[in-house]
Amino acid sequence: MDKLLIRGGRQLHGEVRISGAKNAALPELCAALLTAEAVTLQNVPRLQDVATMLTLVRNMGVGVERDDHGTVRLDASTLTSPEAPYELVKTMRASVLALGPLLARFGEATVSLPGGCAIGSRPVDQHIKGLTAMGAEILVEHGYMIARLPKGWKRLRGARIATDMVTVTGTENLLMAATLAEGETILENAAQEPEIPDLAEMLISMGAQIEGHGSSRIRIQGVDKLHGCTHQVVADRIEAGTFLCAVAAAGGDVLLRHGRADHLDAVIDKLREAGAQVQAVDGGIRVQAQGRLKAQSFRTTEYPGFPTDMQAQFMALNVIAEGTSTVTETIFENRFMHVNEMLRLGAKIQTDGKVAVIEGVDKLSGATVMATDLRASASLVIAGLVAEGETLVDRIYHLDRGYDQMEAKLRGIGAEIERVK
Ligand SMILES: CC(=O)N[C@H]1[C@@H](OP(=O)(O)OP(=O)(O)OC[C@H]2O[C@@H](n3ccc(=O)[nH]c3=O)[C@H](O)[C@@H]2O)O[C@H](CO)[C@@H](O)[C@@H]1O
Ligand SMILES: C=C(OP(=O)(O)O)C(=O)O
Repeated sequence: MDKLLIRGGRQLHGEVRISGAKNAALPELCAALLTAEAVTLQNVPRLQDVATMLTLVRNMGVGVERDDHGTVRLDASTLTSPEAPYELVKTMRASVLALGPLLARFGEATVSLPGGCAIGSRPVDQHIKGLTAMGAEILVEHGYMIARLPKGWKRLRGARIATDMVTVTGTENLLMAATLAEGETILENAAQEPEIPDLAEMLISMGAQIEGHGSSRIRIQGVDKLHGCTHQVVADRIEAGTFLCAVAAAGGDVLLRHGRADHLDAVIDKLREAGAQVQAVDGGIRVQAQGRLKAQSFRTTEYPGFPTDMQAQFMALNVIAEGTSTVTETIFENRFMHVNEMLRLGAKIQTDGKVAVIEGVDKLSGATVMATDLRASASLVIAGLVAEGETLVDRIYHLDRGYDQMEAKLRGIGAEIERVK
């Protein structure tokens, strides 16, 4: 199993190219299922999750062509089997995003329930509730959601849907399903994460009629048919945020090319308060930091609040910052698994339910640590960059799910980091 070996203590200088967003690319690959015409996605990141999604759609009979420059061409005219089996869904929860498009276009879909995962139980009841409101009959049996239209129906029917909580993939599934439904759908309490307007723009370029994306109320007029398109995946704000924290923690001066500062307001505000200089510049984000920063308290919330997907990485910064900080995780019930690993590096952290109290220490000492989920892995890499001596991060298959060549990018800006077996 691959591991990352890091020798800490090097500042970071230079330029990093931010890849396309995992959390935009995955729903957008599923959006290609909505049409029989070819869809071309550009700026698709090289990630294990993308590979899994391509395997999933290939298994359904979709034609997939991928080049080495981030372009993926999908042809779902040949789709024969609208199914997402457990073996693939269990490794990637985003497979549930196939449900809405399949049901909307074919009137049937069988998708494995994703089940719990390391960061929380993550049910999909709101996806089911929304599609049911659009007329779908969904049976949950033997671990599968078996969805179909009522007898005699040709399409889903538009509905007004208010989800019980803000859900990102729930909004995306319902948005995609609504594009081909009969009549109008209104999604209330919709998620506003930048990946949603990016998906909506793609759907609009396929002929969908959508308004209000990027706000909490999305209005969709269903159309009979969608056509092919070419769409560029938006830059990954979480990858950019991770590099911002890495530079803030290790010190240095780095340009994040293609990074979108306007998608990272909550994180950038905290970094500035901590003492880092962060500027939106032409073509990206520039971050500069020197010396020990000041710890910052924050709580995770839905966009535009502080993202849960940045909680662990910012905590790595707080661990070696000056002062005591409080981090409150409000989205997922089990997203502090990096804490025990950070303790092995010398951090001082106490957790009580959804709150972690971090007393900044002036140094960390390298150790072997184990990655437990995607962003926990990234936080351990950041901690390793500042720890004295060697840190070995085990189980980095989690990292490979969602970061495009992280170690090569870090090496490019001066980190001593290598992948070992
Ligand atoms: C592929 C993708 O885009 N993943 C992101 C997406 O995950 P994902 O879309 O799975 O996360 P949600 O926004 O749906 O989850 C928010 C909260 O709602 C709960 N919930 C959600 C749906 C549902 O039917 N029932 C329910 O109870 C979840 O358990 C969680 O507590 O948004 C999360 C929150 O920003 C991010 O951490 C993930 O990186
Ligand atoms: C939790 C995450 O992803 P996923 O929803 O794909 O598990 C993440 O990107 O941090």
